[in-house]
Amino acid sequence: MAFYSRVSGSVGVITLQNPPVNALSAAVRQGIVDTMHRALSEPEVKSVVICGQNGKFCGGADIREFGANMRGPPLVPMIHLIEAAEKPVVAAIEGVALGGGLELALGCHYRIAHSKARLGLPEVTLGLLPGAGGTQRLPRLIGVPAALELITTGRHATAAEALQLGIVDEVTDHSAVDAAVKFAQSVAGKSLDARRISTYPRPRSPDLAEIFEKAMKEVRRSARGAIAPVTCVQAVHASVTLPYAKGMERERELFSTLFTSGQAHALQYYFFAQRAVSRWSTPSGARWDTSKPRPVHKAAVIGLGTMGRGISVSLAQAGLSVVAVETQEKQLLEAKQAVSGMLERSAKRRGVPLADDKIKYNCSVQAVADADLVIEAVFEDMALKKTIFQQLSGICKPGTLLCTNTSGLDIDELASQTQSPELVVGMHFFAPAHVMKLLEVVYGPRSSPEALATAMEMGKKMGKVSVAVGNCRGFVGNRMLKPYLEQAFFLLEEGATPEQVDQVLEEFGFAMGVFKVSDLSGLDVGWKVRKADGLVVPGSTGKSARIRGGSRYSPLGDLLCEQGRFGQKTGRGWYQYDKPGGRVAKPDPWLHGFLEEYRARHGLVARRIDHQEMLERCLYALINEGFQILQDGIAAGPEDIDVIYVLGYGWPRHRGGPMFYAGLVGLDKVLERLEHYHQVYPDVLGLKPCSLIRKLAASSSPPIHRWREFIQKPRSQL
Ligand SMILES: CC(C)(COP(=O)(O)OP(=O)(O)OC[C@H]1O[C@@H](n2cnc3c(N)ncnc32)[C@H](O)[C@@H]1OP(=O)(O)O)[C@@H](O)C(=O)NCCC(=O)NCCSC(=O)CC(=O)CCCCCCCCCCCCC(=O)O
Ligand SMILES: NC(=O)C1=CN([C@@H]2O[C@H](COP(=O)(O)OP(=O)(O)OC[C@H]3O[C@@H](n4cnc5c(N)ncnc54)[C@H](O)[C@@H]3O)[C@@H](O)[C@H]2O)C=CC1
Repeated sequence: MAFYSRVSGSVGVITLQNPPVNALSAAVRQGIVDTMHRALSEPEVKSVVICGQNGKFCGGADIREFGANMRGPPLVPMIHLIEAAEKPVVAAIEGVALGGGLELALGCHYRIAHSKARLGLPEVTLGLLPGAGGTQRLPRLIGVPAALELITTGRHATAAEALQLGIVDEVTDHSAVDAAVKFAQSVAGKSLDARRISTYPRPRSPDLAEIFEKAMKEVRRSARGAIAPVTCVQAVHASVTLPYAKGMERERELFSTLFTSGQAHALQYYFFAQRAVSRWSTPSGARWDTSKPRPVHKAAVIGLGTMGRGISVSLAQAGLSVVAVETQEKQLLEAKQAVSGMLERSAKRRGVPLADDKIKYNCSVQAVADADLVIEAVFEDMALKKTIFQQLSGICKPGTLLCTNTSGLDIDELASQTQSPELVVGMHFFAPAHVMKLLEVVYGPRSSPEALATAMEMGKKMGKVSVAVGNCRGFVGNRMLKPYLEQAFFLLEEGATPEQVDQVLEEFGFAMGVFKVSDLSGLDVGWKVRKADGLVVPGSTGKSARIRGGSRYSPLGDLLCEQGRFGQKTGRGWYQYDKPGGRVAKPDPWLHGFLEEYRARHGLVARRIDHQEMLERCLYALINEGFQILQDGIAAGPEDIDVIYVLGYGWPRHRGGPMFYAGLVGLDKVLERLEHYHQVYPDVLGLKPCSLIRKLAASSSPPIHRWREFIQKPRSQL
């Protein structure tokens, strides 16, 4: 709703009230219309201020209403009512003015912002465009290039930037509402002719055609198949080619196509999913709202390689004192230099103070004795990690949380090396750890709810999206990767090339295909794991070379590693690079010849595999594992899996995540294709449909928010 009051006798103040972000629900829109009419009809009122309750102007349209029947007064006429008013209307922007919130402010005649406010049109991130005049008013106000940039990226501008761009008229360090009231009094009775943005002339400039061409090229390159950014450019284009009223019609038309699109549904689902994962729960009933995190002031990191360095940076930037440990002097010095550089670059980029003095480096593990939380990030070697956990258990003060950054080893086995297994959890960061937003927080069967809550809270402090997951080989993300990668290898055996498989996945929207990613992270990483698992049998021939434990196995990755082809780091992998460490993947004729020779050796006849089969086999094997993970209680819900895949594995956000995508395709269709492929490849376990997808499909494929009802709760000791 909206609350009306009168200040200083002559200023009508309209306060939006819809916690937590004063989104423009039907009730709020109705409230604004009613109170505007009241302010306009009261003769004592000479000017009007619009503000939001609790220091937040407005977070935009109420996204939760999008799925339902839209009731209440529409946004566009409501904003026109404000703009057409004969009394000056001033927006007092505190907190946020986003989406429809900024469009509402653009309908006002003046805008005053608090210095900490953020303004933007983030609709594109929800698969939409600013459909309440934003695409027509903003370019008229600040010009086409700046408007295009804000609208197609959806980024939030600071108040200072908004002032510089001309979006706001004044910025204050004090109460924006008080400043707006004062301002409203000062402009009462003045002409508003020059203040109605819709009446401004169409933006003109000799290089507009070039600007639009460049913008379109850029969004097509970076959008990876997302339609909203392209449509945003088209809508802004209308602001320069059409008069305002016609431009609004075009905006409406383009908005309608986006509004009902699968991509908009996917992005809006993802918006709520990313927020829902913080409300974690475990199969045994531990929950976010009943588990209290421990205070953490001092943290320690053991092992300062690729991951340990990034983790140290994240902890220091979160304001913690950090002890960083490498046992060899030389490695310690190298790491120190690298971390200092990372901190410096990051401080510059983010405009925050340098956190270099937060980190103390040490060659002795004894230095972690008084840390509240320790994160181990040494090599992925169970024996080494076990020794370190035994040491830590003896060294650390009672109550210290012991965490591991393992990519998939058994948390419980590590916990069993300590005197307090309840204080052991996994904190699985993603590379580069100071940049990537995802953190998988892994609870073992003995981890305490308090330990889990502490790790989740630490993730939040570091600006990560933390997802709580159960303990199993590879946890959620890497476990699902296995059948996906396996299918990609099998496709090569059957006749595809890495370029073909990658192209299909990149057209789907992944930033990089599976083989390019494998070259980037290093083929040796998986090789080491497979060796430790006894899967690598050098020199094996005949049928046994491609079977392990009765299931189909592809030794292709092992064979490449035997040739020293570890990917980018060695300049050769699934692709070739101009030098070791090179970044640009080029098709490698050697690899093609190697594949032909491999197929001939194993009696495999190459066939032409179509786009659909490549995509379905890779994605559906991954999705099938996701259902198994849900069924096993490793992830609490499909949202957790989807957030992990979008933030950690480059799954295109506009496709919602693998589980959402399965629902969009249709669970019966996914099941039917899995059954088909499993019939063709009965020796591939990953293609055998999991019983949960069968159960859901048999229950008329309920919507994703109801899937949890179909999962039997496994017992856990947590
Ligand atoms: C605002 C934030 C920056 C705050 O961040 P933070 O403090 O970190 O809190 P959060 O945890 O993010 O959020 C707290 C809580 O609030 C919920 N929430 C946030 N924003 C919204 C919102 N806008 N609506 C609903 N709920 C919201 C959030 O989910 C949290 O709750 P929880 O999930 O329970 O934990 C941050 O929240 C943020 O960035 N918010 C989103 C801002 C945004 O994207 N705004 C744009 C919204 S879209 C918009 O404004 C659309 C338009 O401009 C178009 C308007 C035109 C409308 C016309 C519709 C007509 C329909 C035509 C049909 C056509 C079809 C046909 O023709 O056939
Ligand atoms: N590299 C990646 O992309 C990811 C790795 N991980 C996991 O993180 C862990 C570390 O991986 P990376 O950083 O890639 O390895 P890395 O090889 O880059 O670094 C490991 C570091 O540990 C140090 N080290 C070894 N023994 C030590 C000891 N006893 N005390 C102190 N330091 C010791 C080494 O000198 C080395 O600097 C592994 O468990 C890995 O599985 C997790 C996510 C992603």
